[in-house]
Formats: sequence, C-alpha cells, structure tokens
Amino acid sequence: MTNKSIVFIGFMGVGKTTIGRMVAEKLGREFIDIDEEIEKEYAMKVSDIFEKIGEMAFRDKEKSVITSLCEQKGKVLSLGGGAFLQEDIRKVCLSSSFVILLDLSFDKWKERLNLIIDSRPVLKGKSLSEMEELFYKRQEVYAKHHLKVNTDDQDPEEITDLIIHAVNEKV
Ligand SMILES: Nc1ncnc2c1ncn2[C@@H]1O[C@H](COP(=O)(O)OP(=O)(O)O)[C@@H](O)[C@H]1O
Ligand SMILES: O=C(O)C1=C[C@@H](OP(=O)(O)O)[C@@H](O)[C@H](O)C1
Ligand SMILES: [Mg+2]
Repeated sequence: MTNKSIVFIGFMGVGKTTIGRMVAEKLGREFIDIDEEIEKEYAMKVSDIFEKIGEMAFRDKEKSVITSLCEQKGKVLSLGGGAFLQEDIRKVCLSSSFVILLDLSFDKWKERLNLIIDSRPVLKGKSLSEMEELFYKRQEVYAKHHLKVNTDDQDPEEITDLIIHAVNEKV
C-alpha cells in the first residue's frame, strides 16, 4: 500500500463520515472530515453556515480546504456530498489521492432519510421526488473515481473490512 491519501465521495448520507473514520482508525491514519473542518473554521454547523453566510461561501471554503489537504499524503478524507460538483475539486482529488465512491441504492437511501434530514440544508424543503431527482443527477459528478463500493445491506464494519482489503491490494 502506498502513502496516497484516501478520499471518500458519494451522496449525502451514504456513510462517508462514518466509514472514513473507521477506515482511518484501522489503517492508523489521520481522519479528516471536510464538513467538520469547515464547521471548526466558522464555529458553526453546516446548516447555519448555509443560512447565515450562504452556500457560495461554503463551497469556496470547501474548495480551499480540500485543495490544501490534498497536498498532504497519508490521510483519510471524507468529503461532503456536494464537493465533487466543482471540477477543480474533482481534479485535485483524482490526481493526488485514491478516490472511493460509496454507493447506495435510492431505496436504501430513503430508509436512512430520517437520520440526515435535519442536518443537510440541501435537502431542506424538498419533496421526496425532488430528492430522488437530485440523487440521480448527482451520480454524474461521482462518475470518475478509483473504486466504487456498494453499501446496500452492509453494516459499517463489513464495508470497512472490504475497503481495507481493497486498498491493501490496489493503493
Ligand atoms: N452502512 C450503514 N448502515 C446503516 N447506517 C449507516 C451506514 N453508514 C452510515 N450510516 C448512518 O447513516 C447516517 C449518515 O451517515 P454519514 O456517515 O454521516 O454519511 P455521509 O457522511 O455520507 O453524509 C448516520 O446516521 C450513520 O450512522
Ligand atoms: O451534498 C451536499 O451538497 C452537502 C453534503 C453534506 O455532507 P455529507 O455528504 O457528508 O452529508 C454537507 O457538505 C452539506 O450539507 C452539503
Ligand atoms: Mg459526512
């Protein structure tokens, strides 16, 4: 295994923060959740940043934090689900790091909606069919990655073990 950083991408709620933290722990690497970094910088929750400062400022900060962290090696980074909307972020991650897409079917995602609805401002005020549309539209920006892991019907421990096995072989 090389010292490349591992970057988790995928739609909101697929488990990037949960799995990223567990993978980092098992590999003995530092874990950084980009949303948590931004929350620390603003001393505010993501939903408050969206409401009080605006999504544009959040997206700018997302780009600068990710760009500077991608210059370092040997870490595990979990991105927010919207980060890959920015081409610059896609480029910097795909060229510097091993990018893992966590995939989940929309049917399974729906079952998890109650866990995330209050803390994801992008979902606020959307109907289920609008969320479904966003879910499928967003898959386009996740198309380029180095590994895709389907997480339907698997608990975080199983997903973590599978990823550890894969990165030991491929990274
Ligand atoms: N494999 C899984 N099975 C069941 N629940 C999960 C799984 N992975 C994550 N979760 C739960 O789903 C919610 C969203 O997970 P999170 O890691 O915050 O996702 P993301 O960072 O992709 O938005 C959390 O409540 C988490 O405990
Ligand atoms: O998809 C998005 O646009 C967002 C995803 C969130 O992160 P998670 O994917 O970790 O939920 C967070 O960055 C913010 O609420 C915006
Ligand atoms: Mg997250």
